[in-house]
Amino acid sequence: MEAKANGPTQKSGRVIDGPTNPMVTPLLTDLYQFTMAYAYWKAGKHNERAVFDLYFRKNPFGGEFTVFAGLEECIKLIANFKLTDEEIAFVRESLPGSCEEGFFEYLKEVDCSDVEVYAISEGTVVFPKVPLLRVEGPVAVVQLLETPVLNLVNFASLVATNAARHRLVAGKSKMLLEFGLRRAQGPDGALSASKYCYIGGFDATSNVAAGRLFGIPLRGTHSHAFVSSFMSPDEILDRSLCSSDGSTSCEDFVSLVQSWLNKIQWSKSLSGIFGETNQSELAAFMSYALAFPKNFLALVDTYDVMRSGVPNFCAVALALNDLGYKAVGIRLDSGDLAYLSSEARKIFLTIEKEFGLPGFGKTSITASNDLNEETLDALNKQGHEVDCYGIGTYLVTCYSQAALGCVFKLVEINNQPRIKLSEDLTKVSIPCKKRCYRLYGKEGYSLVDIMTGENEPCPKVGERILCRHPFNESKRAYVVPKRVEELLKCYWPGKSGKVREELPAFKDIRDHCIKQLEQMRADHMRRLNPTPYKVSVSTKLYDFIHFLWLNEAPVGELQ
Ligand SMILES: Nc1ncnc2c1ncn2[C@@H]1O[C@H](COP(=O)(O)OP(=O)(O)OP(=O)(O)O)[C@@H](O)[C@H]1O
Ligand SMILES: O=P(O)(O)OC[C@H]1O[C@H](OP(=O)(O)OP(=O)(O)O)[C@H](O)[C@@H]1O
Ligand SMILES: O=C(O)c1cccnc1
Ligand SMILES: [Mg+2]
Repeated sequence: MEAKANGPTQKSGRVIDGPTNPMVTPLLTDLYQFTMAYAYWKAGKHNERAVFDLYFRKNPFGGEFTVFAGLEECIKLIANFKLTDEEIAFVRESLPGSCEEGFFEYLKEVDCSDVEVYAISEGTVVFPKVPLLRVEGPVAVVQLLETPVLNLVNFASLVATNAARHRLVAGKSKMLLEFGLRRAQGPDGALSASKYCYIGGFDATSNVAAGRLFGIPLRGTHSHAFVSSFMSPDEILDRSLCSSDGSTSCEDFVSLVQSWLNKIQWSKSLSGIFGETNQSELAAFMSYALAFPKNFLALVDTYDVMRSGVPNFCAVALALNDLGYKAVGIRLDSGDLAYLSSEARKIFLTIEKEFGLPGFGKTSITASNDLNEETLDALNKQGHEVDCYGIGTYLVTCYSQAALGCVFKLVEINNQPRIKLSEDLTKVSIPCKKRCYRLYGKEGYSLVDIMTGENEPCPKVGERILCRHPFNESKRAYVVPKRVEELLKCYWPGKSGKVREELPAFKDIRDHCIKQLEQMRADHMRRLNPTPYKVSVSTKLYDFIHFLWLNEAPVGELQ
């Protein structure tokens, strides 16, 4: 998926390429956006100035935080938003024949040069109800953007949050590899998962295309097929291996490995742990070591981890050590990963001691096989010796929650605030074009997010401000912020003349995300019964919401 290189710049800054996925075009929207655009146009309303907020109502995965991702792709869409003649012809075919030609002439002129986008920085930890994006512009154009921006933010934020949650359970010191390509929801699901899992704190991916497109570090081991494809060491014809410094050459690496296997088989401290190991597995390991002497990592669970895989790995590692190479480690892909990793570690430590190989006890252990937050948590509770996790299916498919549920709601038109009412309080929208702030306390943690009307004064450091729950009158608190951060920044200025926020480099988004997660209060982040983070509105906005609510809600009549 090559990026289309064109695109306007708006005011300052670099040219913004087209979306990463070329399927992201103005047609990647719901039909009703075009029918509404026609109806707006027919009513002469299409250029009325509308403000929409993009937000979600509930944090995913039973947690109390979300990582915001997908902004860069939204801006790439907006910066390059223009329908081609072929696309307009298709829209014409798709709408009823009664639609007037003037509308299609109008579509030719449609772009986002008069659209303003304010957004929270990508990678920021965010909370329900606070707008992640505020999109303002001609109502028909902004309406067309609703579906694609929701599409670009929903999965990106969900999977980045999932990755962040896996990182939190695994701990900072573990290596996390994303292995999901084969199980992801199609090519875009896979590439997006690789991209946003990296932002959420994974270290690397097995997805080569994602490595190329985004510069994500690539990592991988080998599969059971490689191990079981070998029948015997006799298959290995070229058995020579140069030492790591090139000073000597071992003519028969296979014999060297066999002699080490004998030694460990009969060593005092390991005697009785294993007898004959599987020779076809050994052949596979030797072949892999001959191909990659500096990066030897073996999948040890094809036949029997403790009786074959681990001893075979150790024999090859010891032979490599004779030639000055350091084996990387093993991968476990089945069985009790807590038990097997601990047993494997004991063998590595025994070998370090018995054969005087400093550092061998620290040989890396990778675990994979249907891992998820729960299994990582269970492993932690049991005690284990895993250094690195390879995680696929549960991570990239977001198995425990299918969608984030971001919505895009009209909050103002022609300077008139709008509200969407619902029996369900969580579904009542917060009207008005708003400003959003994060208020920090004296310990450096963020205390609360607060939304205010556009023209209200900004909360000030050291000045007491009343933060109110948007819908619950009795929930309110005074805050004296030690630091105030404005959350929504101008990422696409339209015709406003404002300076556009530069899109940060991919690695900077990841660093920002990791820093944000580290700065959160632990009780908001814990897995079990996390404390909800407070999202509030100013008194003025609170009063206005409730005034508008009463104004719009019809009064019932009791009979
Ligand atoms: N110590 C452990 N505690 C909790 N869960 C574990 C532990 N070790 C492994 N698991 C998980 O248990 C599940 C075991 O999977 P499964 O029942 O398919 O067996 P398996 O080990 O894959 O066997 P095989 O592939 O040989 O049939 C996996 O999801 C794995 O992540
Ligand atoms: O388990 P996941 O989290 O999805 O991680 C990726 C899995 O993909 C590979 O094998 P695959 O599942 O294709 O085959 P296997 O389960 O039979 O080893 C790998 O060995 C992992 O088990
Ligand atoms: O490199 C690996 O070990 C790998 C890659 C993808 C899926 N499973 C394992
Ligand atoms: Mg599997």
